[in-house]
Formats: sequence, C-alpha cells, structure tokens
Amino acid sequence: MADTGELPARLAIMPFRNRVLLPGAIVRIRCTSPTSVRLVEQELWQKEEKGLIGILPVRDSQAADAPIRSSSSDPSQGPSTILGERDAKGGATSLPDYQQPLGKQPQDIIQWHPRGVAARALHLSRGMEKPSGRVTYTVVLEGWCRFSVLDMNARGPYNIARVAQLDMTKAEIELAERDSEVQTLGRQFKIAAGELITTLEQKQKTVGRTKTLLETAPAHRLADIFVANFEGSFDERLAMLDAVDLKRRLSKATEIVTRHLQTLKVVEKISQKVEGQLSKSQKEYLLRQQMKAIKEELGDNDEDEDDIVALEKKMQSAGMPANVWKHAQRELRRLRKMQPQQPGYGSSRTYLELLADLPWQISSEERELDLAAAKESLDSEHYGLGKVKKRIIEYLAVRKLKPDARGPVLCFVGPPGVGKTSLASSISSALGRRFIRISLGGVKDEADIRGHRRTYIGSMPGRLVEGIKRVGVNNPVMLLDEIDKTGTDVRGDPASALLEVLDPEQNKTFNDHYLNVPFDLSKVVFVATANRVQPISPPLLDRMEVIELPGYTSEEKLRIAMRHLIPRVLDQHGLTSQHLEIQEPMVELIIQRYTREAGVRNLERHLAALARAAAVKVAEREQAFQLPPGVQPEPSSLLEGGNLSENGDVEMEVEAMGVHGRDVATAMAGIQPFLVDETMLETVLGPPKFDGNEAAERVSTPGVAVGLVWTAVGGEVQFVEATAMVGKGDLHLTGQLGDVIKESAQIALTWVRARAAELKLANAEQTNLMECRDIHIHFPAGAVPKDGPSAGVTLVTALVSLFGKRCVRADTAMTGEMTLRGLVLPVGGIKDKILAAHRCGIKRVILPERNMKDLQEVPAAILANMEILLAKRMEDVLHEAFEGGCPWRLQARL
Ligand SMILES: Nc1ncnc2c1ncn2[C@@H]1O[C@H](COP(=O)(O)OP(=O)(O)OP(=O)(O)O)[C@@H](O)[C@H]1O
Repeated sequence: MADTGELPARLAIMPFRNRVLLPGAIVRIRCTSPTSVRLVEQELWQKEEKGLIGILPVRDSQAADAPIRSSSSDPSQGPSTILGERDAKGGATSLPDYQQPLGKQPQDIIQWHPRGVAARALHLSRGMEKPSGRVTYTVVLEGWCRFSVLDMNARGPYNIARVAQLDMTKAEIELAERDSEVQTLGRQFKIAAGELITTLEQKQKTVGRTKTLLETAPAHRLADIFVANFEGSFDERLAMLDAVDLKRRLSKATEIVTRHLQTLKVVEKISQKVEGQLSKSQKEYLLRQQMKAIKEELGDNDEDEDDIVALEKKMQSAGMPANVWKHAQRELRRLRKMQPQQPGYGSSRTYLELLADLPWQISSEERELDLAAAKESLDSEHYGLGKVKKRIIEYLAVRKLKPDARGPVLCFVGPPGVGKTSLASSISSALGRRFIRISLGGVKDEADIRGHRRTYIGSMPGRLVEGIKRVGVNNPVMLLDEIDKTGTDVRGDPASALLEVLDPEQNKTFNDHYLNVPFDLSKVVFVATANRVQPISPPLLDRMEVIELPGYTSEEKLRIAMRHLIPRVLDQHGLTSQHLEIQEPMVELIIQRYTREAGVRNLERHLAALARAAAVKVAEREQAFQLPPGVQPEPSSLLEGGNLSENGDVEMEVEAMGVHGRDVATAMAGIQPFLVDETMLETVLGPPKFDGNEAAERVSTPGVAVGLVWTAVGGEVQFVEATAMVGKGDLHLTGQLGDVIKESAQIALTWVRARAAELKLANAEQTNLMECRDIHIHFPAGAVPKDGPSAGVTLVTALVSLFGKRCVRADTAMTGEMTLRGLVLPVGGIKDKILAAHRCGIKRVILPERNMKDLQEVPAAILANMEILLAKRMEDVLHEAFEGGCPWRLQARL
C-alpha cells in the first residue's frame, strides 16, 4: 500500500476491460494474449524482486464519441496521445478518459481511465509451452495504491505510463484520521459494513476473512476492500477508484454498501413472499409434474394407466346397478386425475376395487331342492338332533315352495361343539349355495358391521360386505356366528346394526358406511348361532327363530363318535380303518374319563390325538417296508412302541421284512390295524382327568354341597365349600362371584341363622359357631366367573352341613333359587344341568318343583337312570340332601 513504500515513476500498464482493481483487493488473471504475456514475462517473471505493474480500467466504447483517437490500431501499442493532466492528490477527477482502439476494428475503440491501481504479484505461475511456442501465465495480483496517469507510451509490445501516486502516505493518513468528520464517516461505514456481514451470514455465506478485516483494518482501507469484494457495477467501482479523498471514499463506500444491503433485504423479502405464495399444492403440482416427466422418461407411466384400464374393465363387467355405476364412474374420474403418490390414491383405488369385486349380479345357481336328499344329507352328517333336523326340513320346504319367502332367521342356540356351525353348513349344501361364516364374537364396534366412513384413515368395509366379497355371490348362506357375544360400548351398538341386516324390509338396501352405496342383502340366507339366549337383545331375538341344541348324552356322544367323528378324523390324518381301530368301549372310556363337555369338540380332539399317534406308527411301518431289498429293517421300530407290542399285531411286520418290491402291498394288506387299548389311551391322552369318584371325595367333609349351574358352555356340576373360623360373624366369599350369587350367599346365611333352633342347630356350641365366627364360602374353579341365583339351595345345604357337622350325599346334586322365607323358585337350563349331572355320574338331582315341566326335554333314557326329586321349600331339599333323610325335624315334607 501507499503507506509502505514509494511508487515508481513509470509503470507497465495492463488494461482491465470493464473491470476495476481497487487497493487491497486480490484478483487472479490468466494472461494469454501476446501483449500481456510479454508484460508479465518482462515486468514480473524475469525480475528477481516481485515487481509492480499498473492496472488501468478500460471501457468498451462503441457508441461514445471519441474525442481523440489513437493512431495505433493495436491496443498493445499503447495510446499515442494523452489528454488531461495529473490530478492533484485527493483532487477531483475531471479529466477526460484516454481513448484508443483496443481491437483492430474501429468499433473496438476503448476508453482508458485516467486513474488506476498499482498492483504487485502475490503469485506467478507459467503454463506449459504449447507446440506453437506460446506460453501463458497465471498471476495473482493484489491492488496496492491508486495512481494517475501523466502520460502513456507504447514501449515495445505494451504500454508504459508515467504515473503519479494518488493515495496518501502513512503520515498523511494519520493526520487525516484525526479529523472528526473522517472519524464519523469511518464509524458510519463500519456500522453499514457490519450489518451487511450479518445479513450475509444469515444467508449462510462465508464471510470469515471480511469479518476479521472489519475488526482489524482501518475504515478507509476497508472501504476499498468491501466495494471490491461485493457485487457492484463498473461505474460504482470506477467512482470508488476516483474517490481519492478519504471523506469522499468513506461516504461513497457507505453509500454503496448500504445500497447493497437494501438490495439484499428486498431480494430476501421478495423471495419470502414468493415462497409463501407458492402454496403447498403448487409445490406438489410442480413435483408431480417433474415426477411425471421422470416416469415418462423411464417409461413407467404405462403400467398405472394399464392398471386403471383393467380396473375400469373389471368394473364394467361387475354388473353394478345404474346408480352405483354412476357413483363408481365419478370416483374413477377422480382416480384418473390423481398421481399414484398422492395420499388419496391408494384408498380410492381400494374402494373401486371393492366395488368391482362385489357380486352385484353373481348368484349361486340354486339347484332344484330335493327334500328327501336334503333330509338324507342332514342325517348322514349329523347324528340325532331329530327336532332340529325336522325344523330345518320345514324351513327348506317353505323355501322350495316360495323361493323369495322372507322366512325367519334361524338361530341355533346351544353349548359349544354341539354342531351348530356344521348344521348351518349343511343347510347351505342342501340349498346348493355357498357358505360364509362371519364371526361376531367380541364385536363391540358398530363399524365392524356397517364399516367405517371413508373419511377415516384406514377405513374398511364392515364384516358383512367383506364376507360377501370373499364368498363372491350375493345369495350365500351367511352364518352369523356367536351373535350373543356382541357387546356395546361408546363406539355404538353392533346389535342395532344387525337389526337392519336381519330385517327383510331393510336389508334390500343395506348401507355400509364404507361402500356408501346400497347393497342388496335380501337374497342372503342368514343363520345365526349363540351359546345363550339371554345376552341377545330382545329386538334382535324377535327377528330370529331360536332352535335349541341341547348337549349330548354319553350314549349320543358314543354314536356320534362311531358314525361321524372317527371316520372323519381318520380321513383327516390319511388313515383308514385298516390302520387304526377305535372300538366302542375305548370311546366310552374317553367320554367318561377325558371329557365333561356338553358337545363333542374335546372328544373329537382326543380322537385326533390318537389318530396322530397312530399315523406316526403307520408311517414308520410303511417306511420299513420300502427299504431296498436285502436291507433288514430294525424290528424294534414298532415293537419298541411299548403298548402296541402287547397287541401281538406287530408280529406280522416281522414276516414282511425282506419282502421285495411288489410284494410289499400284499404283505401290508395282511397287517392288522392298530387297536386302541387302555394303555394306549393313557400313553397318548395322559392319565384320566375324571374318575367318577370326585363328588364322593369332595363331599366327604361337612360343609360341602354339590350344585348344578348353567354356564355358557352348558350345564355344569359346581361344588360349594363352606367353612367357619374365629371372627365377628362376617361372611367371606371367593371364587369370582357376581352380585347375584353373592346376594344368594347372604340370603342363605341369614336363612340358616334364623332357623338355627328349628333345624336343631341351636346347641350352645353351634350358636357360638354361627354367631361369633366368620363364615367363608368358596366356589372352586376360582378362575371361572360365576353368577346367577340357582346356587341358593346349594349354599344353604353347604351351611347346614357345616353347622350340623354332617356330610351331604355324594350322589346328590341340587339346583334352585331360594327366597329369604325358604321358598324354592324355579331356575333355567334344567335339561343341560341334568345332562351335566349324568355326565358326572350323579344319580340323584333335587330340582324346584315348578321346574317339572322342563323334564319333558330331557331324554327318557337319562331320566330312567336317575332319581329326580322335586322340592317346594328349602326344608324339602335338606330332607333329601343328607343320608338317611334330614337329621332335623322339618316342618314340611315332600
Ligand atoms: N350330532 C352330530 N353329529 C355329527 N357330528 C357332530 C354332531 N354334533 C357336533 N358334531 C361335530 O362336532 C364338531 C363341532 O361342531 P360345531 O363346530 O358345529 O359346533 P358348534 O356348536 O358350532 O360350536 P361353537 O359354538 O363352539 O361354534 C364338528 O366337527 C361337528 O361336525
């Protein structure tokens, strides 16, 4: 800079076309023209000390009036005439520009600016020499100080100018900086410059070096550097070059920097505004257009288009009613306008696919109903159930005579595994229609039946429409399974939605919320199943005809097993009666020792377990036969089976060893089937679960009574245990009891306490027992919830047994609600309860007298083997419950 040394009187001049180098600025230039190459070579490259050259701005001036034209046509020849005089240091720049043609054409006339900047080379590098001998130089120059041109001559290939230094010396600057105006201007400039840097920093532009300079460099020097570093026009920079005076330079720089700052702010504001205006959808549109273009480039677009065409074809052939077709068309048009990536595309497509998949016109062709064949098929598939089958045949007969008859909806009610589902499926095969089972167990949301509106994310059609889609016809036999298990909560009442489904008047235009167009369910044959009638809402029950399927007796179970279950189980396991034989006594044993159910599901499961065990043995045996000739199979494979070896049947297989190829079948044919025996039962099914002595063992201590209860799985034998302990006379109840059964226990205790004397329980010790002790009553099987009033009489009997210290009869079970006054009220589920008692080997049952009519439903064979006692009052029950009659004097007798 000017403050570090003296400027030489002459400087080689390098023209800067339309550009200005300011002091402090650094530029990198590549010199390729012969003139500049020579200049660099001679003035910078060949000098030992890094030399100085003068950089003089030149302006293209095609239109400008050239007051003086150079005689030389080569710019490198330099101007021949110089106009203007040397400006005084810091003086105004009123000198006319030097003008001369820089190129060969007259329009190439350029104007030399009369002021320039002396520059020194920070770095020099020489390019590779070309074959033509030309070289190039890359020079990094730093502006040093301003000068003005006194005169300029072409010495050799480039111009040499006589120059005068314009910038002040160090001492002069120090003096000028004491001026308060200069100081104020300097501060103003630094503020503006600081603001500019902050703004640029916010835009994440690197301003590191400039920021450091702002803190360290003097204001006048910074002024040049700032203007040189930020974008500006040629004229602005020229003006800065001409601003030799410090005050002028600082105010000019402040002006330029402030203008630059404002421009930046305006640009920022505009871009923010534009960004805001470019709404999300526009952006999406833009992106989508780009995506489309990319897809087109990749040739991907056709696929989607093809898909939609295929979907439209499918929709056309679906045979939708006119109003639905119109709706579907509208939706399809919407889909066409969407891009596959758009959020609604997937759901719109799934919806249209559902519309196309629904069987609007497709029906199972109903074959001519042959009642005799239907009856035969029902008989062949189900044992017993005479009344139920009769009702089904009646139902089918009505349909035969009047196919569009709006008959009642049949509802099979009974414990699990009694054949409700399989009966419904038999109806479908008798009608020749497809069968679909809709499980309603645990459905609490109305939307499960009617679907979710499509406005919800993840919305789906209801189970009915989904089922219709799955079955593919509009007239299937639809089984509404476990209709009693639907619940109600805040999400609505599924039962009320079912009302619409089962109402022949309304289901013609069933409106699923998701589908949003009516679907005709009137051709569907609905059949429902339930374990219990009570939970079904009365309006729903009103639309159905309840057909009860009671549990089976042991005899019936045996028949079902022999005729239906065993052949089916064998078939399912790839076996025949040639492989496995399960004889009646064994099936009876399974029924007595391993099952206690009303239906036959567990029985079927146990038979399947036996079949699996046999399948392993059979497979092993067949493998042994298929060994290559000469290879001796190990005789132990079957013999080691343990229990099977006892049958002696395995000896056959020893004979078969070594039999060649074709003879295997013959040999196999001679093999006896595996015969299930008691040992095999225990090996496969484990030790017996029930032995018939349970009741005797349990009632062997006072305080236990045997009750009969009704649960969702049918009738059951329930033990009630009572005990007394030191306390304040409180009643403790355990065993997952509901409110009703708890109240029954309270009533029972009150009744017994009130009749202590009457029942001869009132001796001193017993009074103490009854009044000063806590009573605990427990219902075993604590994991199973229990409720209902029918344990009333059992509770009293258990308490009387406890206080009277006498055991109840092990062969006797009882059921009945009891009033506080001792009256025994009738209860439900008598048939199931008697069946349960029969299953458990109980021979005597005490019932409320008013339940006598229910005995008609109980199979006569069972009644013949049982003693049924009818009680009117609690005393009657007690009289029958204890061995040798009631030990106490009773007021009433049976
Ligand atoms: N009377 C019968 N004759 C022949 N097989 C029967 C009979 N009763 C039940 N079964 C058989 O018992 C099995 C269970 O029957 P199913 O599934 O129909 O019972 P469910 O009453 O519908 O039970 P859930 O209430 O648990 O649905 C089936 O394999 C069925 O064929």
